[in-house]
Amino acid sequence: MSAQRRLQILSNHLLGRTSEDLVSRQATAANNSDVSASYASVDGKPNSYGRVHGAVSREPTNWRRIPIVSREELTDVIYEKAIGEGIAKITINRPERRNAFRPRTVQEMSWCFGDARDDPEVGVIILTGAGDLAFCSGGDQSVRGQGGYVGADGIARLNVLDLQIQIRRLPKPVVAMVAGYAVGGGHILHMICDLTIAADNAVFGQTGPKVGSFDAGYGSTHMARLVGQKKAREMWFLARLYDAHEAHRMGLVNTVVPLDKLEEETLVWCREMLRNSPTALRLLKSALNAAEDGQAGIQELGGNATLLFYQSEEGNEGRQAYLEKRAPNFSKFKRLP
Ligand SMILES: CC(C)(COP(=O)(O)OP(=O)(O)OC[C@H]1O[C@@H](n2cnc3c(N)ncnc32)[C@H](O)[C@@H]1OP(=O)(O)O)[C@@H](O)C(=O)NCCC(=O)NCCSC(=O)c1cc(O)c2ccccc2c1O
Repeated sequence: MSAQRRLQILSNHLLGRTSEDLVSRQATAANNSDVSASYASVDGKPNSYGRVHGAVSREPTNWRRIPIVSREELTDVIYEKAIGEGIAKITINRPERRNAFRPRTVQEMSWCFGDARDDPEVGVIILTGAGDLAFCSGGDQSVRGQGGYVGADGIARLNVLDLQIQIRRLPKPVVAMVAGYAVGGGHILHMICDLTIAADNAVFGQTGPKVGSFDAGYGSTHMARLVGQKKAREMWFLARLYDAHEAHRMGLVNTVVPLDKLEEETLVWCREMLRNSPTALRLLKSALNAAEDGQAGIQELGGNATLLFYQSEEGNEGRQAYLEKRAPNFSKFKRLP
């Protein structure tokens, strides 16, 4: 630590500056320039991390349309990847129905999430809705039949439940980018995403009890973990809608930004995550899931442990010994405390 920095800290201490002062000065620095709070020092100048890495770019990105190989043409969803950066974007594209999903929409989202998971170039995935009026208004009530939502094959499905699990277990961060309504099953989709960036016109809530529906899975239990039991019961029992700032206060969203800055800010968050260790993020996601998901969560975390072990010398010694028909020599591997 430089002498100047020590003096600064000492003088902050003697002058009685609180950590709130520092946070607010950092926030001011972030608002006044492209130095975000994480990279700004107490004086608003870049800190040592900021000097090495620079500020996260706020430049718009260039999106390239991605065909899903050997799948049918996408009709309900737009799938794109940012050129030259590891960001995929899945856009529910039914704005005339406030981006309500039908079985086909869910199927297409699932194909795209599968592609993004498998693509080693992709590190972060954005889920959003077309237009400014809605992220997603949940299940398309006009195709709701008995037992679920009915697709072209005439079969009733609740396949969004499988999609929730797919997003939950996807070993890369998924960010909900929300403008307008995120209600019903659309609200659950944003909750299941790892992070939510909300535009200031976003509106959140559950409508199920008003239209004869409910989600007693992640839709209620994960919600209670996010906002607490009392608030979750309020959201479900009264089926009220909440504006973006209220949702932020409740812990439903990570930040609220002006509508015209929504994609810019979401890209900054994605780029910031892309700078960090992908394995650290993968393990953190599965650990946070494991704390809530019981045996299925342990299975996911355990799979990640195996993935790491397979990359180790010790793991490879076992495989090699088997292939060479000899006894493995595990004695060279230390038993760490
Ligand atoms: C979202 C709204 C609050 C928006 O209101 P606004 O006034 O802005 O717009 P309109 O109401 O005029 O809508 C424009 C246009 O879109 C149609 N539309 C909107 N949402 C849907 C929808 N979900 N399904 C079908 N159509 C929709 C609307 O009819 C208009 O069309 P016109 O032809 O009339 O012009 C408001 O639209 C609204 O409240 N929408 C309904 C929200 C809702 O109740 N969603 C369903 C909740 S249940 C659910 O999502 C659900 C799905 C699942 O798959 C589950 C699976 C397992 C368990 C539970 C599940 C579950 O609960």
